[in-house]
Amino acid sequence: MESLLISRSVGSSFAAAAAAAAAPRGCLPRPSRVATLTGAHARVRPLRAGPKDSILEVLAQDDMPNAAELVQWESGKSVNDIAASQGIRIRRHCRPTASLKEIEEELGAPHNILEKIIWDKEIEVVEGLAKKPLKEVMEAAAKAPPSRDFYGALEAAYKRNGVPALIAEVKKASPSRGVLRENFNPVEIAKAYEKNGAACLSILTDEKYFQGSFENLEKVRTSGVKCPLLCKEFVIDKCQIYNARSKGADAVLLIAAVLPDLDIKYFLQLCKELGMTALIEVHDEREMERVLNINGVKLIGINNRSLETFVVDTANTKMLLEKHGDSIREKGILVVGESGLFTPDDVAYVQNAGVSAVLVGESLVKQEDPGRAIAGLFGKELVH
Ligand SMILES: O=P(O)(O)OC[C@@H](O)[C@@H](O)c1c[nH]c2ccccc12
Repeated sequence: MESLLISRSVGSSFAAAAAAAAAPRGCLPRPSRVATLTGAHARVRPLRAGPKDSILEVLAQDDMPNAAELVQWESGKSVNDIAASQGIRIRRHCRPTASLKEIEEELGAPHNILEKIIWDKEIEVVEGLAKKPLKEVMEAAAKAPPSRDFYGALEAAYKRNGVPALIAEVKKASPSRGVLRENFNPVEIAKAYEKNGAACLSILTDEKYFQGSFENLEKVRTSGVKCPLLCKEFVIDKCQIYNARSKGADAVLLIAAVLPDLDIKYFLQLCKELGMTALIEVHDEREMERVLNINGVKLIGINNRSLETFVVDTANTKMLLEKHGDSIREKGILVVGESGLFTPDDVAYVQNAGVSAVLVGESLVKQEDPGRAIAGLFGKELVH
């Protein structure tokens, strides 16, 4: 088993899925086991799936992955082959200790900004684990105060206000728009959002591209703000979810353009164990179809912005909901309209398309008073 786990790639959580499945149901992966995995991740450069030994046995104890997926993972295909077969265009380099030059010699330059972000994230995750081993991160997560109900807060706010519940984003900068706010005080902004009726807050934690931080997340959580918090991160590894929980996050973002189905399933399971909500982000039809085929999904975000090209088009939400609205309603999934919302008309447009919540950053954070900007965005005051 150990050798199989060692052969798994950095960034994929599959090895951890095996560890989770090996643990009794309803438990977290055993820390000792996961710590071993982490060590293995840091040392080995694995590109291929492992031998066909006990993995089927181990995963058979859990009902997460389906048989077809297991066969795929057992086939010896690379992580990138598996991802590509699901329509995922973002590749992993799986070489967290290699230089960018070496990586580019093998894979060429990143195809787009999202791929670049993920390549950096692979390195960042492993460097982070070298500083703070997973066992410690898990222990910190276990000690965090209980999580708040992110999903429930959205549902209640939608019912109360009759307009989509607001997830207001604490966002200093982005690769597409540059610095949005020079004098950036995350706690002040968070408090202003809460005071003006935001149901939940989203805190960017990526440092390199969004000038966010886990410190910001922690600061907001300990500032007295009561809204549930989304950790807005490029999650590729379980340790980021534990870390988010340890800093007080109540929800995490999972990006379907980046994560193969099995990772989404495993991370969803982990969120459940930690009492967190997973917001699963899709941008196109293929991603929506994949996500709708995953059991246990409660919250889907439709990003109007392509993270590959930066093109923003709110008609994307409408198009995807026209095609998939029936099955979304049948499954009782709540949909969040994300990005590029500036006016009451924009909000009404995505509401008519079928969203019950919106995720808004730029149009609020750019204004002098981000709290008061909320009434401007909705055309009315929101109440708590
Ligand atoms: O600032 P905007 O256009 O209102 O967008 C907010 C939010 O949707 C955006 O920040 C976002 C959506 N999905 C993401 C994934 C990663 C980073 C950022 C995002």
